[in-house]
Amino acid sequence: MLKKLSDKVYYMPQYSETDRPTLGLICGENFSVIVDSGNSPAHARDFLNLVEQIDIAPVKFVVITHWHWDHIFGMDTMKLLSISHNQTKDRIEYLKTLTWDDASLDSRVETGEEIEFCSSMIKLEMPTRII
Ligand SMILES: O=c1ccn([C@@H]2O[C@H](COP(=O)(O)O)[C@@H](O)[C@H]2O)c(=O)[nH]1
Repeated sequence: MLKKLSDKVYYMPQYSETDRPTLGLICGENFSVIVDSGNSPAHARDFLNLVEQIDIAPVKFVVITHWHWDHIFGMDTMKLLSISHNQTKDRIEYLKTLTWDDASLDSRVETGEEIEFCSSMIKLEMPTRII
């Protein structure tokens, strides 16, 4: 169930066990906008399923607040035009060059590029993953 903040603003609360952040929905007269795409395809689908249950103008965009994995790994699944700051876009482009299998995550934790918390949450949220 989506939580309703006002007639125009809804959200799905965060779920800390697998580091799923809050996702938002802002509903306009002509179109609606999602805020952040979720930390996995499953997270994005769960949110989209809830959005489909309410009577709102069609969702046209997803606004990405920042580049952290937990806000962007649902982007492909949402299949929406995305809006972000240029620096966020650049960072996402870099993340797309990385591999996300367990060994690659472990290696980036070892070098300090990734933090252990993110690595373990990615493994928990997406035991098998194609990102
Ligand atoms: O280096 C980092 C540090 C944190 N994260 C992720 O960000 C969240 C906390 O910040 P949010 O503003 O809620 O994204 C944390 O749970 C990590 O998943 C990161 O990706 N990289």
